Amino acid sequence: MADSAETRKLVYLVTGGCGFLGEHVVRMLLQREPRLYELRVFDLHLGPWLEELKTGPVQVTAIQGDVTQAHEVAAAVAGAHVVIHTAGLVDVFGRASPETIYEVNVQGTKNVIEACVQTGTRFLVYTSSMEVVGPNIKGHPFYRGNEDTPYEAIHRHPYPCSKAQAERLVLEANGRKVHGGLALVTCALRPTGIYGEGHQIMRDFYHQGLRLGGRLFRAIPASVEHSRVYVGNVAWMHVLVAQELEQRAALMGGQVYFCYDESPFKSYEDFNMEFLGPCGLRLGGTRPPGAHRLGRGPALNALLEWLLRPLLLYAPLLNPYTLAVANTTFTVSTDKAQRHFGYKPLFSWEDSRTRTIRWVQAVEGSAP
Ligand SMILES: NC(=O)c1ccc[n+]([C@@H]2O[C@H](COP(=O)([O-])OP(=O)(O)OC[C@H]3O[C@@H](n4cnc5c(N)ncnc54)[C@H](O)[C@@H]3O)[C@@H](O)[C@H]2O)c1
Ligand SMILES: C[C@@H](CO)CCC[C@@H](C)[C@H]1CC[C@H]2[C@@H]3[C@H](O)C=C4C[C@@H](O)CC[C@]4(C)[C@H]3CC[C@]12C
Repeated sequence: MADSAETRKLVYLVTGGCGFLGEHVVRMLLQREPRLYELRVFDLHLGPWLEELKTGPVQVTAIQGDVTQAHEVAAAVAGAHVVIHTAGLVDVFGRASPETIYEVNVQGTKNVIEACVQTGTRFLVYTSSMEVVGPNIKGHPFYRGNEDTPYEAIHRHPYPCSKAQAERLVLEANGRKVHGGLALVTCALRPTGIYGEGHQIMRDFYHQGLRLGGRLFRAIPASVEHSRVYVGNVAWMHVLVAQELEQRAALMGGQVYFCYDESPFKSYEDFNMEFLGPCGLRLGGTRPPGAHRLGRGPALNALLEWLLRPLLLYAPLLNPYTLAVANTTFTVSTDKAQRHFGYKPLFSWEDSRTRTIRWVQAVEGSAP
């Protein structure tokens, strides 16, 4: 690939660039976008690893900032050709208030859109989520669905509600005139549950298993299937979309794409065991009787919380909402990204699995 000053012209901004997904997007851009001149990494908390990236041919600019602050966002966006907006408050565990979740996920996204419009940035890629679709509050399964599959997307939890609102804002902004008179081109990527190097929940399960003497206890039936997607492939999709958005604006503008790869459909726990098993953990025990039928509807929540008391060890991760999500089949089968912008997973399932196992093994012994 050419690597001269003439070919390096583009300025990219990645919001949330120090998060789990954001770091992979940043590293992928440096590896796979030869036209990159400057990469701005915007995050509330900057990672020390950014320093090592500053010695390469691309100017890496670390910006400590808050997406809820419109002036900070506008300053970071000014002069960028492409914005990849991954920053978000990923909280389904009740750690943050609903107001804070909306402030970051919805107002933060509004600020990004307005900054693009004011400063003349034309290309905006938004990291949405499968949760914009489902599982819904009725616990309806979504089985091998695609972007056009009819599904009642009804939510109450602040996280999916905020992601859905933000996604709608991004898609509605497609075609708006930006400073200078050209049209904004936007699209949204909807990852299913992401896994891979840096996945905090996987790390938590691993440490929990170690504390329990090498065992984890099954809490959901193996028949409930989930789609999962490797973080490297999600990052690659973001980079590819960003690269193709200009040439294929008419086709891709205002579109949504599920993020998918060759990872197998399995229950959440069985899938995690693909990595935790080779690291020495076993999955055993029985799930609470009838637990898979619960977690649906507010009337059952109190009963569910009572039933969950024996599983207190899981308490930080388990609540009626997360149990309902874990207990509802949600699998995606689509080729839209391939048809629209030529996406093929960069990492095979074997590769994704090996990389994740190596990472879990390296986590061993590190503080939880
Ligand atoms: N992890 C998943 O399984 C998953 C699945 C689907 C979609 N997503 C979406 O992907 C995106 C990234 O998720 P992640 O799993 O990497 O989460 P993460 O928490 O690791 O990363 C989010 C990043 O955003 C930053 N951030 C949070 N609030 C901010 C603010 N006010 N201003 C600036 N930066 C802020 C955080 O510091 C963090 O670095 C999110 O938008 C999330 O909704 C994640
Ligand atoms: C029954 C428990 C003990 O073994 C396991 C509980 C697992 C839950 C904590 C997770 C099950 C499904 C996860 C969610 C899903 O993968 C998709 C998501 C979308 C994304 O936008 C944010 C994260 C998440 C909501 C993810 C969160 C954790 C689960 C609910």
